[in-house]
Amino acid sequence: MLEAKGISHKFDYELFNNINLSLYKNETIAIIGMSGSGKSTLLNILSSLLQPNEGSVLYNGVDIYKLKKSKLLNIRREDFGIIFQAHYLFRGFSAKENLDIATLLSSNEIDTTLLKNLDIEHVINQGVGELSGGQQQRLSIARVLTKKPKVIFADEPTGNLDKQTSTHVMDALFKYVKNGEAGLILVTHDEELASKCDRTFKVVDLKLEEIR
Ligand SMILES: Nc1ncnc2c1ncn2[C@@H]1O[C@H](COP(=O)(O)OP(=O)(O)OP(=O)(O)O)[C@@H](O)[C@H]1O
Repeated sequence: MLEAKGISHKFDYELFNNINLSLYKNETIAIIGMSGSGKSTLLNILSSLLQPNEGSVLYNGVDIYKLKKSKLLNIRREDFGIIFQAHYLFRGFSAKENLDIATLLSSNEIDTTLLKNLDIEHVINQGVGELSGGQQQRLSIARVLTKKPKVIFADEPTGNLDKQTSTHVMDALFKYVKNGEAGLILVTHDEELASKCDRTFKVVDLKLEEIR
């Protein structure tokens, strides 16, 4: 469903040279690598947020960076679910109101089972500012999944969660991918978590090596 072909990119120095990657339906891929090796940048490139210097990113066979801006925005809004380390929740609104925004944009309902799986159903009427960091993180994941995306891009989604909560959150994400028609690309430092994905790639020496 998503294919990166011949991606090269540099900022002040070269980051990637001719990287290729394919993500299939119902597949989970982990990307690991040293700090600063370019994992988040690669995720930005794959998720339509950063056009690479060279190469193409195909979504269902279409080069997303050759699309008109409005079409690209439609794909990003309807088909892509992007989970950042920093979650962009609307403070001053309740948790439920943050989810309502996703239901309005996608005409999907709030999935109460998902809220239970993420253990946030009991705080749903509280203001975002009253939630703990981990609850906010889980709320942002619930908001992304409420949209029912086809491809999920997650950058350290469990970075600030304890081990047990992190396992619950990842189980909810994996379940979503395996039960639906979705794929997941996960950037993580956690090798144990990476080993739960179908395949693992490592950014090393400007390349992406499939290591498992
Ligand atoms: N917009 C930008 N402009 C210039 N340099 C950037 C930009 N974004 C990232 N970089 C640089 O690219 C390199 C890779 O950054 P990136 O965040 O992709 O690494 P990472 O592997 O995700 O790191 P970490 O594991 O520490 O989060 C870093 O040296 C960073 O400073």
